[in-house]
Amino acid sequence: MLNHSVQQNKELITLLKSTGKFLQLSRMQPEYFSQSLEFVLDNQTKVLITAPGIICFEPCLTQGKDIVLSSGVHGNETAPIEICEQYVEQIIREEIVLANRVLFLFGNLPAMDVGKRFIDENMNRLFSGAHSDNSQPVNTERLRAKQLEEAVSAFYQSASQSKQRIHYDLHTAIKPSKNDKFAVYPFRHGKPWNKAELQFLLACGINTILLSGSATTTFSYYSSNTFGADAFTVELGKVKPFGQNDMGQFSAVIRSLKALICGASLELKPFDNSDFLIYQVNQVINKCSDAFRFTFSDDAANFSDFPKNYVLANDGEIEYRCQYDGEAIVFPNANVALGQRAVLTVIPTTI
Ligand SMILES: O=C(O)CCC(=O)N[C@@H](CCC(=O)O)C(=O)O
Ligand SMILES: [Zn+2]
Repeated sequence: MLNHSVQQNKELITLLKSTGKFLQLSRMQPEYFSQSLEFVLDNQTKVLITAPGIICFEPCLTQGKDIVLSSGVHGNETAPIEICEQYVEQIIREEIVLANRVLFLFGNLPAMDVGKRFIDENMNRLFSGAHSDNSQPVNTERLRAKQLEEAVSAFYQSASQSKQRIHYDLHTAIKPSKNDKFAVYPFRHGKPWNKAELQFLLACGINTILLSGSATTTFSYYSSNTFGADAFTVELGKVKPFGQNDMGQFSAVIRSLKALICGASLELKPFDNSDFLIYQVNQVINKCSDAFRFTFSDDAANFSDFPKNYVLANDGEIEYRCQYDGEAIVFPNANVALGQRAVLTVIPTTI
């Protein structure tokens, strides 16, 4: 690998400071970031770039929150990428000033370029070390999942005075949803659900929460389980190509996340179950064969519910039925790889 000259690094920093276009440069000229780059903004915020799409900001005064904002773990889920790209640009151009350390991760850059969920494999099934399963061939998603894990690990472990670790892994759903924004709360192995976090999500306009009932290999579970972070997979609207998102739909999210990273006061409503639609995962239905078929229509929205005993899917001889009246479907996708989750079912609950 060629070493970048001091002059080349100076020019790159000048370019970044004047344009703020970190994501664009990461996608178009990833070689610019093949070596770590560190610099300081005029407002004394430290900037550390460790790879294309991986940028960390450390203000000189912090309120002690270490916040990871990841987007684009699925390359075609563009709204969150556009939201985070905007923050990064505003921070580098010093249009906003942080009051907390923030690590921005733009997940799957090659998949963004081709407008696809992934190139070889769903990256959000490769965390907590699943990327390094030696029985599977190495691919771009496996390498990137490992790199993203290492970035999160280094970020949390290098904090000098951490009061709270947070990770919002921002996605968009493939299907329309009855509630266009919702969050998956990774399994906490019996630790209580953090109501303050749900109050924050409500301020973001997210009132629908899925409580996960088991360990997974998603990114948010990794940060939650490995680092005790308050972590969520946050679903913001529906998959759309770059430039076609109605950003007005996300104004509460954009405002609240900005307040969080910049340390502005947030007027959070006291926690009240009746403000939320809280669901617990009841069934995780994996695709076992190519014969897997749903019985409901392809355009059924997330959170469509069915009566008890309704047959949701057939997989060869296997029949999957609702176990409760009002059991609802989330993330139906019959096109997943064999062995992967084809749908979740959820039932209402409270905390
Ligand atoms: O709409 C869909 O089918 C998928 C949207 C998406 O990418 N969701 C995440 C959820 C991860 C979790 O369960 O925490 C995923 O499937 O990876
Ligand atoms: Zn996604």
